[in-house]
Amino acid sequence: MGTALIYDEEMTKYKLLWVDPACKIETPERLTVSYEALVRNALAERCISVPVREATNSEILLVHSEEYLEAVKKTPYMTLEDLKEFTLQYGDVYFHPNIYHCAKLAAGSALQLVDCVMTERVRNGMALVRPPGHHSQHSAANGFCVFNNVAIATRYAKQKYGVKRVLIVDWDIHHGQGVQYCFEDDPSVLYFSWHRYEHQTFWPQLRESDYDSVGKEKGAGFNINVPWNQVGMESSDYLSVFCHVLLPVAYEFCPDLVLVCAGFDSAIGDPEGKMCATPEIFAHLTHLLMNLAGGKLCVVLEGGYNLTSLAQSVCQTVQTLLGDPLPRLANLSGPCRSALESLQCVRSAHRQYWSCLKHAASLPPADISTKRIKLAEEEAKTEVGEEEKSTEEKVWPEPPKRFSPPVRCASVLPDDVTRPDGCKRLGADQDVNPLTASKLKDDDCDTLSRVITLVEKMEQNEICSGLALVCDVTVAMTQVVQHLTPDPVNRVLIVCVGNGKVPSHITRDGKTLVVQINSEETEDQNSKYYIPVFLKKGCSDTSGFMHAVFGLILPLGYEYDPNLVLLVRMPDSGVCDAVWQQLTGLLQSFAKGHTLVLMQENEKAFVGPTTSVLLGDPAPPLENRQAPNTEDLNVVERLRDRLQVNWNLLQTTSECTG
Ligand SMILES: NCCCNCCCCCC(=O)CS
Ligand SMILES: [Zn+2]
Repeated sequence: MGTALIYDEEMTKYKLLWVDPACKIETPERLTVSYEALVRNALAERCISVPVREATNSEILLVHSEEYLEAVKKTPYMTLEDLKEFTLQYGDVYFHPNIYHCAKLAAGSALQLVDCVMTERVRNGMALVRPPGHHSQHSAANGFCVFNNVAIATRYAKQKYGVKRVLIVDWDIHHGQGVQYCFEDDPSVLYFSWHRYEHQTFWPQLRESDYDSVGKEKGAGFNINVPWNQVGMESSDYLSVFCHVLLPVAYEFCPDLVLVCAGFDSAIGDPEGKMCATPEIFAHLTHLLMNLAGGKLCVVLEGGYNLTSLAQSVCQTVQTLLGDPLPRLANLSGPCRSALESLQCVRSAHRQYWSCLKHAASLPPADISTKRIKLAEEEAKTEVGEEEKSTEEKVWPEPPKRFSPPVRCASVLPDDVTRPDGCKRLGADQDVNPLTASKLKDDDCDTLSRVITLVEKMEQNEICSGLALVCDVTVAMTQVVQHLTPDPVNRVLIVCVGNGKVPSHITRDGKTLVVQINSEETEDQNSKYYIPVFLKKGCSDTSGFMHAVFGLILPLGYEYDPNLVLLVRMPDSGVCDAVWQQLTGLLQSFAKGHTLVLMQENEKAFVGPTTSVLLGDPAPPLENRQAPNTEDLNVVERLRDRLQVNWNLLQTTSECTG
């Protein structure tokens, strides 16, 4: 199944007709540069082009009042003076004779996207629209927004397709208060937003944008606000929030559909956001959401005002929706102190609602509330409208080209195992490097030499990922590491699922990081590079396992930044299919998707499900949403406490930084 792209140049046919400094950044060029970049990078042609349509009155009335709709209906016939007059009743938005038409197209585009995803005509998709939507409210336009595109699409999906749970991820740098107001008492819609806040001094300066707005009545816990109280946030900060807040909660929520308020004003170079995360981060944020809801992901454009970073970020997002390997995120520095404060605040505010956060620190940092008051007073002192001091132009490297290796997935299988279609067999006869063959001293020599050849072809980017059935995974793992280690640039992340002894010499030189999830205590080598995660209920417990994935494996993997990932299924691991597939999918975040899966010969039943994920299909949703058991939560927390001195992305509170 493919990726939908919804765009129509009609939505470029409105603009600001008078002087208004607050609105001048919302221009038609935002859409044209985004679409043209998709065309130029040969991404648009790989998508399924879906036509726009106007949202109908009844669809708009799913969110907005009749009075508001009737008022907006009159704008096409207004004079310039009337339009100015009409605009004055709202905040930071402008009207134009054609904006009503474009606003119906923007909302209708989101509905078209929901239709083709829910009818499985496509797997996922992106709607390039303007005007944006997430600030508009029941009876008000606001923040360049006229109709709330994503809120309407959410109500539409529930009404037309009986969708029970919708996750809305708002990675725009502004708080989508319009979306929050819509669903704050609705437990069937989980709204997550991060936003520049600076202790309520940044637009729209709402008290209800802070972390303690968790939702109301039945909706308590289903509204997650992550305020950024400083500018300059980087990829590390964004990834920390995904790993330690959004993903655990999203998996516990188990949505049937995921919608993204995809604003790219959270990218480096944006005049509104003033953040420092490079465009590649959106490839990762998109990928991390793609294994939820069976891959049903609808991405709708909101803000983004730096035409260069906007176009690059849109391309990163669409290329990931298309299933291409991700770029590596170089030198992640770990979350800054302010981000850790926000992280701690959000986790403490939501610990009572989500079992995955049950063990989060119970209190926000001591001085957080006084900071808000102090800063607000300072802000009041500086005269209004003071131009930003730092106007230096941000520069960043062009994101690297992401191309798919000729072979997406190759397998080394015993002759009697049928090769899943789409997966290339690495034949014994096939140009096995004689040198490696001679080095391998094992009765399984033939298979192992083919595994080594597979690894060599991954290093040469001829093959993206691989799967091998071997007679002894530990031997195979050791051979692979020995083959790679001499090369100084090699860093191998090894994720072992299940019991069994991992040879200790493997971890000695720091060239490998081993994380082993098992159900029996192994003596703790207490090495920075060998991390045993002992789950009392073993790998069969979905919640505990996924908690270790989000809380440990993902952060460690991002910080370690390997160039190869070995996923090893130890004998009798007991891990269930769906969890195994989720892990396989999530590990493709690293090493540009170079994942080698090693399994015992008798596990041939898992060859199909594993290769389908290696080929880019979404992992099936994890059905059960029970709580991780307490001991397992404790294990992960204790490990995190011990390891976070060495691994910054494991941090979740600001107290820990010295
Ligand atoms: N007078 C103080 C400056 C006000 N700036 C308002 C900016 C609104 C931004 C809305 C947006 O970006 C949607 S994603
Ligand atoms: Zn925005």
